[in-house]
Amino acid sequence: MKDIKVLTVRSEIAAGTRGAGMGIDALIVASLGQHSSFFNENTIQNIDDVNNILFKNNNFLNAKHIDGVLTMLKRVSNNTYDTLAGGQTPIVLAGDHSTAAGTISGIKQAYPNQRLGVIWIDAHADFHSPYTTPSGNMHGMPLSMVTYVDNTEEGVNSPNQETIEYWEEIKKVGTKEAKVKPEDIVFIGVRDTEGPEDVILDKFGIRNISVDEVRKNGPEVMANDALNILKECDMIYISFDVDSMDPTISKGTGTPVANGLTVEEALAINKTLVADEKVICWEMVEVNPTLDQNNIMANNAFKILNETVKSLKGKSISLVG
Ligand SMILES: NC(=[NH2+])NCCC[C@H](N)C(=O)O
Ligand SMILES: [Mn+2]
Repeated sequence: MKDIKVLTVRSEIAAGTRGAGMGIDALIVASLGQHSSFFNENTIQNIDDVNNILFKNNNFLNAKHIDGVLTMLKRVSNNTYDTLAGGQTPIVLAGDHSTAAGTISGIKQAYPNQRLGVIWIDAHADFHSPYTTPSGNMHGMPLSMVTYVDNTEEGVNSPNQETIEYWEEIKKVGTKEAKVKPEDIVFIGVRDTEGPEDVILDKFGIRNISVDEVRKNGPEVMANDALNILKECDMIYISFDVDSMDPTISKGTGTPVANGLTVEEALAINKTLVADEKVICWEMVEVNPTLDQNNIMANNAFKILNETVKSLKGKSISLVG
């Protein structure tokens, strides 16, 4: 049975829309409404944010607030490392998705010689660099940070020297090498990419399990397919961006995209994935209650969190109906 530690990261500096930092508190509110003691019975470790940087001018056009992002990545990496070194499985609840690169860095710091597979459940590929980003929002960049794929061939921006120096620092958080091979990433639900990202997906043959496939073949079958693709990996990290779900259910996320997963599909995928013993960390990101009504996103996301953690701990009961 796995022992977990919940890491809370109220950081939102890498998102283009404000409010994701409040996602964790929205989850806590949802848990109380559902009469759950999740946030009382598990160990919670909060990682301080640097959201006050948002009051200052951003000096980095192609990588907004990259100085603050570097600080956050180091903090998340160190805490992930400490959790794993202490024999616990990190459950990371974060605001914007950029800090997932810190989680991955901490995993590799703890297990530098083990091959890491990543299952990225998201509407977006988050595979931009400062050279290719259309927005400068760094929550669109975590997978480039950890794979070292800058994709300069497809570059459309000319980041300044200071940005490049910070970007190179970011890549060295946790370990001095690339943390993941692009081939060891599997996407689920990705449906909003830009041209430079499409080139990466093609070049490395990265599998993207579509929402249609999930609907047709069933979430459990597709989750097992994802695990099977990564069978050569020694350990698996799962990143669940709530914008993988359909915006007709809730608008409570910063970059919603039509034709997403249902809550039931997302729940079944996550539950099935974490039942695999190789899963050493699970993360959920991008809940934004300021864009929502009646906290619907957090209510759904908390259900997924609660059931996923039960499954991960090995105590899952199968629900009928
Ligand atoms: N984690 C996210 N919500 N990422 C959204 C990224 C959107 C877009 N590809 C960009 O780079 O701006
Ligand atoms: Mn994302």
